[in-house]
Amino acid sequence: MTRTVEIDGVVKRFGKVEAVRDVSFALDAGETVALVGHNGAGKTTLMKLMLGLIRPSAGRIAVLGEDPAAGEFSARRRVGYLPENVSFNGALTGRETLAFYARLKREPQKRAIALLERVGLTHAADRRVGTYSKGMRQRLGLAQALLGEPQLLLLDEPTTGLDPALRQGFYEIVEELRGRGATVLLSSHALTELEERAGRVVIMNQGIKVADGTLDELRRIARLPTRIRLKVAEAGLADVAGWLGPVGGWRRIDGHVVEVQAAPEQKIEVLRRATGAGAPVEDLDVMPPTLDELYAHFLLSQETPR
Ligand SMILES: Nc1ncnc2c1ncn2[C@@H]1O[C@H](COP(=O)(O)OP(=O)(O)OP(=O)(O)O)[C@@H](O)[C@H]1O
Repeated sequence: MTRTVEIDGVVKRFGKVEAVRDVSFALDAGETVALVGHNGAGKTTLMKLMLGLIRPSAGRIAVLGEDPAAGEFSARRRVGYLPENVSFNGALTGRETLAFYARLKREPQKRAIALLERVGLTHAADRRVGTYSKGMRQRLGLAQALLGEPQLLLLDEPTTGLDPALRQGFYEIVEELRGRGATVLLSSHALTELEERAGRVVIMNQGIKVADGTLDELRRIARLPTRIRLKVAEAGLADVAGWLGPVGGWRRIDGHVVEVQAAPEQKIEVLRRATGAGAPVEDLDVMPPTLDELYAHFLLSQETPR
């Protein structure tokens, strides 16, 4: 596995504000990692540190083997960045804007035009960016970040302002890049949409890294219950406790549906009982803890007195 980013004991202070507090993690090639946290958690600060736009107050950062804050950060050309609030010169056309960024990255103009097509902006290439909708500006921002076949893509809340179809298209582009070995770090508040897209999640709170792992790993650590919804036949409704047995909490959620909160060690037993011969269950749904629930859990557990 090739290390793309190494963050080791990094602290970043802005005056009295400690935006990042002793954070360590590494990112590997071919990983899509979601960086999540409330407003002010330190996500943008971490990205700016990786870009070398600001220097850490303490600790060490290496991006593609180099110190991003060093004078000659040559790996910078292999890093793509989509800032949270993309702003372009409204007087330039989409084509001119991308041509400008292509020159900065010493990329051929041809490639810039191909990227406009990739993000679905060919039809608006010769319109002034000032006339673009928010979603179009966001797509232009993504095209700019994709210039130069980046090995590391830092995307700060990239899908804000995109409609569902554009979001889908956006994640397809990200997946394609990841498939070619790029590392993609994306910060977002849209946890539900990240659930299926990010292989790994880093949760930040007030500058501290509170959790880091795949969804499965976070579920194992958090030990939150799985919700199992059973559609119960009429005959089974009178005595749910009788056939379900001692499996923790359950409740009727509407006429025929019973929801069981199964602790990890009870999950299989609940499913056995629900599907065993004679069980009055007509259908079932298993709902593991969502990223939203895990996020709330880790924030809460960090906020308990230390
Ligand atoms: N240049 C700066 N000067 C002073 N304080 C700053 C500066 N940049 C960030 N901060 C502070 O550092 C903390 C972390 O900010 P950061 O922008 O990294 O959060 P974030 O997780 O990206 O938040 P959001 O989800 O709102 O974008 C905040 O308290 C913020 O006010």
